[in-house]
Amino acid sequence: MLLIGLTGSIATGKSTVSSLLSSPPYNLPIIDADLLARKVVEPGTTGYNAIVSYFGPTTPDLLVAPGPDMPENGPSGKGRPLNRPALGRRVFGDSPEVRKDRARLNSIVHPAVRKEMALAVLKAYVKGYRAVVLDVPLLFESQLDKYCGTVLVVGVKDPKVQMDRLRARDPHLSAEDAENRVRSQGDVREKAERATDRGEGKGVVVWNDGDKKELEQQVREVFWKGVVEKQSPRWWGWWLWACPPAAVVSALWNYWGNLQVDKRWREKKEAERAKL
Ligand SMILES: CC(C)(COP(=O)(O)OP(=O)(O)OC[C@H]1O[C@@H](n2cnc3c(N)ncnc32)[C@H](O)[C@@H]1O)[C@@H](O)C(=O)NCCC(=O)NCCS
Ligand SMILES: Nc1ncnc2c1ncn2[C@@H]1O[C@H](COP(=O)(O)OP(=O)(O)OP(=O)(O)O)[C@@H](O)[C@H]1O
Repeated sequence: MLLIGLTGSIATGKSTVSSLLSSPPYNLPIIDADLLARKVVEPGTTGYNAIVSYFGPTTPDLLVAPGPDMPENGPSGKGRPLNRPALGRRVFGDSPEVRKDRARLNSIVHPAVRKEMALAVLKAYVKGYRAVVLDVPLLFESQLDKYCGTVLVVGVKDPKVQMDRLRARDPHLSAEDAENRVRSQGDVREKAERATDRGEGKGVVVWNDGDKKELEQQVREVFWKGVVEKQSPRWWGWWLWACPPAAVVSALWNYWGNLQVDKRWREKKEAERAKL
């Protein structure tokens, strides 16, 4: 089974691409890191408790306010849900304190998300899917790219297009909140470069500055026909499914190859830094 890592930057079009890939003719299962990141911090979970105990004392509005529709102990009796915009204001931005808080939140949420992802991948394999999409905004940052057979980066070249789409989709965000969110993520051009450096078929970039039709066409021609159909023909998927040891060997081989790619990438970046 081919693991497709789908990434980009905020509001560059990952969800739009994942909804294309989950519909006909592709019909791939999507494992959405943002959704899992919500699930693992629901009231009553270990993640929720860790967030409340770390951020609670310094964030008065950390939980959704009680009211006629929100009982004091939350709808499930396990506590009121997190007030996500308030937590977002604590962790999105550039200052050292905000970075520290973001690292803390990541250290609570990411391990739980990885566990849920591994389970979902295993389920997709058992069901016999030919490929599965891991929709992960922080794919490279969280090292999940190493498990992927191919990485698809959805980027937007013009920062204004990205900001306009973000503000149109999330009108509740102030201009400053939106800027902070964009700045909290690595530059999408660097992600595109990393994808390309993986080598042909192992990394693809689609630029989504045009309209949705253009995006759809790139997904079909560049990604599906150019990569998936070549990298993972149907017979190969069936073979890996019918022979689990072959799937394990193939996964290990892929992981080892990606470690080498990562090593080359680090050396290249160090050489560039040394030149400055
Ligand atoms: C801070 C939180 C509560 C804000 O929630 P909110 O509903 O307002 O935003 P949402 O979760 O939909 O995220 C929107 C986008 O922000 C970006 N983003 C989210 N978390 C992070 C992060 N830790 N670092 C950088 N960018 C992030 C992603 O592009 C994401 O798609 C939430 O983003 C969160 O819990 N983040 C930590 C977990 C995480 O890293 N999630 C990303 C996938 S694992
Ligand atoms: N080519 C396009 N033309 C016009 N609007 C687009 C295009 N691609 C995406 N959008 C819109 O831009 C917004 C952001 O896209 P999307 O939600 O897919 O981004 P994302 O990368 O998944 O964002 P996030 O990281 O916040 O989850 C959405 O409202 C989407 O409908």
